[in-house]
Amino acid sequence: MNLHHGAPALSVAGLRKAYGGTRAVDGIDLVVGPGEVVALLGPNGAGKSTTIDMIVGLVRPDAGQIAVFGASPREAVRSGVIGVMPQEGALLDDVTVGETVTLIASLHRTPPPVEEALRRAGVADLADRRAARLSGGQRQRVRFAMALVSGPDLLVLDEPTAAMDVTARREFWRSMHAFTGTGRTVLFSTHYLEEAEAYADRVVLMNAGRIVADGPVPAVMAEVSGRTVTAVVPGARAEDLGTLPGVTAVHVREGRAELRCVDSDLVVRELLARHPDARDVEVGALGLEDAFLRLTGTPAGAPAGTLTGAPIEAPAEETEAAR
Ligand SMILES: Nc1ncnc2c1ncn2[C@@H]1O[C@H](COP(=O)(O)OP(=O)(O)OP(=O)(O)O)[C@@H](O)[C@H]1O
Repeated sequence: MNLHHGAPALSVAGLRKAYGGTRAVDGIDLVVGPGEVVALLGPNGAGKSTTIDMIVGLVRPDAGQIAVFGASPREAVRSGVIGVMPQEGALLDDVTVGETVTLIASLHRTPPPVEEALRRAGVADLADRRAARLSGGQRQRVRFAMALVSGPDLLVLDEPTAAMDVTARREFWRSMHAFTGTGRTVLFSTHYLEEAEAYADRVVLMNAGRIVADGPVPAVMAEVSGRTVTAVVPGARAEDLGTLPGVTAVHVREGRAELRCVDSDLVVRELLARHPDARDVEVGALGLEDAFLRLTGTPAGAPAGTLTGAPIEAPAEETEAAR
């Protein structure tokens, strides 16, 4: 296949797929440039797998276009330009790792040496081992070798580290890092925010079939996670604190005010300027998990509400500043 030089590694426009009344993917636009490492995040049922299955040609979209280096998904898979990690069932118990990867390599016209794929996936020393004797993490890395053996320019991985323990996950990402270091493009889905933060250049966050955030990891994380400034502010009302510049929400718990914001330095300066008797000021980061749940709208504790104007000394209660 002739790659369309200058074409994006992946271009998706107006992509939709419904199952009965469920809009699994509800109008997605996404362009991934060559060399980008993109994490697809989202809660269960967000539409990540359906999106990936359409990109790799396993599921037919109801509407929309997909191009992989300018070609259709099927062409791209057939020619080996796109590398896909097969499902768990792809490993046969009695077949060795080396034989499995060699078999996949034989499907491609000009595959790179099998040994190279085994080495890149970190399973070269397991080449003679039968699949039945592999650990969960090793099995996953063999499947990674199967995705690598065509020498793909775009790797698409649906939850590659699901069911791996921490050590296996670290080893997997070490192998992946070596691959992305060669300038290849990767799109992977994950439930682990930490993986997205550590290994992706860019995060695409999906919810209910749509993209709700898309950008470089630090930008999305800053927007999503934000910071909190907590303090005891005698006499102040939540609605007063909600007017401090950059404060997006005010919670009052046990006499302490918790102010959500992006720029905590600014908020601390303004808080002390307006309320010189504020004390026990603490700055912290929102947990990534908490932030993720907030952005996707999945229940994460405090419901969005309105200001009650309760004084700080009032009994513990939560309020949310109007945005
Ligand atoms: N083959 C199918 N038949 C019917 N409904 C489906 C099918 N595949 C997916 N769905 C539904 O489409 C929605 C999106 O599912 P999808 O698997 O794409 O989400 P996901 O983000 O990958 O979730 P998870 O993180 O749990 O894997 C869900 O409501 C799911 O139940």
